[in-house]
Amino acid sequence: MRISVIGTGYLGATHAACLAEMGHEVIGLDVDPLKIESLAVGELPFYEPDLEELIARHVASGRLRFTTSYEEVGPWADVHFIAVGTPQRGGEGAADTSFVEAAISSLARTITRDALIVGKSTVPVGTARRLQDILTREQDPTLEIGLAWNPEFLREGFAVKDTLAPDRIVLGVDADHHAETLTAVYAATVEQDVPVLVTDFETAELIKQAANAFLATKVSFINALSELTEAAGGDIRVLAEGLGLDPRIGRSFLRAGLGFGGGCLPKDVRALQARASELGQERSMRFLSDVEDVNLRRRERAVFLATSMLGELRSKRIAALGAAFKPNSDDVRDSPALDVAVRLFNAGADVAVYDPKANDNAARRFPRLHYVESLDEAVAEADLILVLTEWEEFARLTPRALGSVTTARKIVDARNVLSVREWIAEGWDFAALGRKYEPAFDFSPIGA
Ligand SMILES: NC(=O)C1=CN([C@@H]2O[C@H](COP(=O)(O)OP(=O)(O)OC[C@H]3O[C@@H](n4cnc5c(N)ncnc54)[C@H](O)[C@@H]3O)[C@@H](O)[C@H]2O)C=CC1
Ligand SMILES: O=C(O)[C@H]1O[C@H](OP(=O)(O)OP(=O)(O)OC[C@H]2O[C@@H](n3ccc(=O)[nH]c3=O)[C@H](O)[C@@H]2O)[C@H](O)[C@@H](O)[C@@H]1O
Repeated sequence: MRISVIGTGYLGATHAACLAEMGHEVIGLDVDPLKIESLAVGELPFYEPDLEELIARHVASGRLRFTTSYEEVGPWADVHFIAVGTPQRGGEGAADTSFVEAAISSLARTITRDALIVGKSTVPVGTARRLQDILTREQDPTLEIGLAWNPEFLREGFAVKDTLAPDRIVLGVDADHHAETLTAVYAATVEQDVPVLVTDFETAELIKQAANAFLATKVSFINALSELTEAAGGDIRVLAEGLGLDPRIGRSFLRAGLGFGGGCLPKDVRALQARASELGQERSMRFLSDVEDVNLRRRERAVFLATSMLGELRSKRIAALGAAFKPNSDDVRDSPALDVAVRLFNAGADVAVYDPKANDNAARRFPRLHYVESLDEAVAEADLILVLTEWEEFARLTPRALGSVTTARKIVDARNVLSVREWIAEGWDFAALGRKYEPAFDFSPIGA
């Protein structure tokens, strides 16, 4: 099939490359000419494991192309996927769907043959039906242009794997033949016995936002318990294991630490609350505001521990290990790690940030922090080390190895990847989120 993918960011670039891998002819379209320029020569403008190779391979084979021209894809494709952004609208929690609306209008203007438009972006419930009205108003009335909603559940860091072997495929449709077209698009995956759920627009839209809200709730649940283990003693990691071994609860998404961030969970949790209010159901999603509060308190706790350990932040050097919102990604959107680094900087500390992949993105967002090219450089002059993103490189740190490159003997493990016992045995002042802090030295806590 001939397929266009509108929007070639984290989601769209992955989707376009994976559709080519599934055997389709694909054109990726974006309004950002720089992004298209680099994708067109097989280069990925961001970091995602395995994706650059896949794009380069299919660009070379001619099965995958990139353009900025709707006039090129409108008359060409049988199916058009929409993967543009739906960020938070200003200071409100609601989602900004204007990019999706613009994409629909551009397609309506340029499609010259019967086709199916498929939304993949995450949108508030009710959006697809509204877009259908726009489409009907703006398209050539002699054509049959259908709309379907097919939300995406991939995780950054595993985007290619998740797209080629998803847990499930959700198809929100208003006509059976649109589900059949999409089943044909995904034939290569469907053959692997992936469950396919065919439903209406509203259910499809809600499944996506509910999934992200549930995942965020799971993270905040374990992080709320962290506050108890910090006060009473106990090890949050073992507690999570004890909970997760119950198959009704499950072990995944119970890693306590600095909380959730990224381009999706935080904005989707807010957008779901905003949409519930618009529907007159504000109370139904009210608990999500506690989920957000717990999440932000983890960052405050990390700053509190750093302050407690150093006594005074001014003129102290802090090594911030990690800037990405999670490992194996260069994404710093709503990153808890970067937020903690900025808070410490604003409180007067000299912060040296090192992230294996996200330094450039972080520097574009917060140019005033000091970015360094290696772990050794970050820790060399440090008074305190903070593990803020659980990259493998940081999870493998040992007090002996680190002790040979720094004189610092204070460390905060904000992601619960290091062994307390090992560090304390080597004489380090060690604190972790979710475990009671027993200071090695006298200190006067500052703040809450
Ligand atoms: N990043 C992820 O892992 C996932 C994202 N999603 C959802 O997918 C959507 C996109 O997210 P990301 O890829 O992360 O965003 P992104 O910001 O990386 O990419 C969005 C792209 O859309 C382009 N764009 C904006 N308006 C356009 C238009 N009118 N025509 C063509 N291109 C246009 C932008 O230039 C940008 O390159 C969001 O709704 C997000 O919630 C869903 C699942 C996973
Ligand atoms: O809608 C989206 O964009 C995507 O959002 C998340 O994927 P992603 O944001 O890539 O990353 P996750 O692995 O879900 O992690 C989200 C955040 O939660 C944090 N987290 C995750 C798991 C955990 O146990 N503890 C924890 O703090 C991570 O550090 C990260 O900051 C969902 O997992 C995807 O299914 C969804 O498609």
